[in-house]
Amino acid sequence: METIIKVQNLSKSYKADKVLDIEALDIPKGQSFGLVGNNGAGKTTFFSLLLDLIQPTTGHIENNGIIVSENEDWKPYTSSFIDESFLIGYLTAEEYFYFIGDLRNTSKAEVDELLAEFADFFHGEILNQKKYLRDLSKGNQKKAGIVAALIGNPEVVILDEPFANLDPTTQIRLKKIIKDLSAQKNVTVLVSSHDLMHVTEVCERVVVLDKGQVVKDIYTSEATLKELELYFER
Ligand SMILES: Nc1ncnc2c1ncn2[C@@H]1O[C@H](COP(=O)(O)OP(=O)(O)OP(=O)(O)O)[C@@H](O)[C@H]1O
Repeated sequence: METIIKVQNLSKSYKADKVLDIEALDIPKGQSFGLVGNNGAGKTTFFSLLLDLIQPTTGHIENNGIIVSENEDWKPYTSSFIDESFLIGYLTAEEYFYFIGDLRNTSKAEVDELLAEFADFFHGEILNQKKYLRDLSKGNQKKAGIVAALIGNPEVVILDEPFANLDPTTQIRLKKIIKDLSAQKNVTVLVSSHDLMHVTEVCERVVVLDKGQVVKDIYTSEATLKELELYFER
């Protein structure tokens, strides 16, 4: 299968502290890829490197053949929601979605079409609220950020802890959204999560980070949840 994300000799250190160290990692196009690991394991660091939000200490990441820290051409087909800092607090959800649509060459009508697909996911709490994004609850901000990341048919979608702060109904809907993106639209979806059940249900592959290193790389099967639970129990 065609590789879309290629990691080579990647490390990130803060002074003497090496917080990420991945010699090689290839993610094929269309894979739903899950990243797990305890607090401080390096998940957000990895996503931040992938989005060129921080600079690697050594090595690099390629996104569809483009070294992300050297060239911006990966941006039109890559989107993400890492945290609320990705939102624009003084816009309403609609204003924000149309703004992202402008950035991604997506018309208002196309954005509306996409939003209509997410009516259930929004559960009546995002659209037509006359509320600024900064005044939405944490969970509703997350919903808005996740859907915004899907505007413009991105090929790579990166979501940091997408299930955290969401109610159970929304978690179930989000699982279906992520599965469909990968299975039906061949979108490469990278998610991090502390929820082993969600991640094994949604992701074809789960990688475990521990102190910045890949300690497990599993193609998800019936046995994966148990394997991960045993690993984290130790
Ligand atoms: N700017 C920084 N300066 C120093 N250390 C940092 C900096 N940013 C991150 N770190 C350290 O890098 C390590 C990895 O952090 P990271 O946020 O990637 O972990 P994580 O797996 O996402 O954790 P969590 O599950 O808690 O979100 C941590 O030890 C953290 O303290």
